[in-house]
Amino acid sequence: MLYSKTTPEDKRRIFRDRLATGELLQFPGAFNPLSARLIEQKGFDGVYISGAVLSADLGLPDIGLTTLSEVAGRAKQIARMTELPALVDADTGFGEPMNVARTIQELEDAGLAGMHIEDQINPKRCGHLDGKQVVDESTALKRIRSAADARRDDNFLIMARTDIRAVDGLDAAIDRAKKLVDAGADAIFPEAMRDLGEFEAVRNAVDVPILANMTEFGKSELFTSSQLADIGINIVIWPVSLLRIAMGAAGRALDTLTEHGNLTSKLDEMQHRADLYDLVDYEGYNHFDTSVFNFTVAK
Ligand SMILES: C[C@](O)(C(=O)O)[C@H](CC(=O)O)C(=O)O
Ligand SMILES: [Mg+2]
Repeated sequence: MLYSKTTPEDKRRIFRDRLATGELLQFPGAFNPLSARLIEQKGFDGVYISGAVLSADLGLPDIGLTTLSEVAGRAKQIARMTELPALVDADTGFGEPMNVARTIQELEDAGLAGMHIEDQINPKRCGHLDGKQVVDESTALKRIRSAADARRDDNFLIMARTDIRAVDGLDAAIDRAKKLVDAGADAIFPEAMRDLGEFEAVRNAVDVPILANMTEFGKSELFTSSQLADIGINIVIWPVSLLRIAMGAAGRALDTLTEHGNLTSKLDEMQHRADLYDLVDYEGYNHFDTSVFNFTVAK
């Protein structure tokens, strides 16, 4: 009912404990608060909150136009809908290292279990596009040091994402990953790895959890969870997939509506009213007032 019963502190502790097992944790991207609950209901380990989705949702390209307040606000709405830990994309940290410090505290206050900050310049772009540029080493490390210094809960996960692979190659990515860990990163997100061997090389170079980004239509092949688990990856995200699927289905439904004048042929593809009510725990609200849920919904 209402929101999550697990406190942010507990979510972070549980997330850390699960990461310590070394198993692969699966974090699909929630495109809104309701979908976070669906991810939980389907038995996943956590919820990813994507910057690409957040900006697309506002009708903006993913080039660093969203503000800290927008991201923290939406991430809070999503994180509080689930008992699962939520990991948010903090882009380049929303400014200078001092701003990064504030970003961390805002995201802690918003109930997130962790976040990642990348080493791209601003304006940034999707990590799977050509023409990226990264900041110099000193700036990249300062972002992470500020993040680690600013947190008040040691279990809040500071993940460093490096986009340098596409600019300077795999060796540079490994070198930067090691330095980011020395600067205080609890986990590494090596962006736009070409193949499993590259993920494995980063995995073997550092002693912290590694995230693999299985975004579609990008530079990485779409490996299965078991392939990623086999090489010791600890978190896998499908950041934009549910939004792509929902928008694809919505587009096709609008075509059907234009063609047939109704959506009867689409009923099987829709989330049923009963399943929606189940997901929002409509019946549970009888706890406050027994007349809230005193009807039945035909299945
Ligand atoms: C992971 C990512 O940062 C995101 O915002 O979800 C994006 C995903 C995408 O654009 O496909 C990324 O830069 O990889
Ligand atoms: Mg992003």
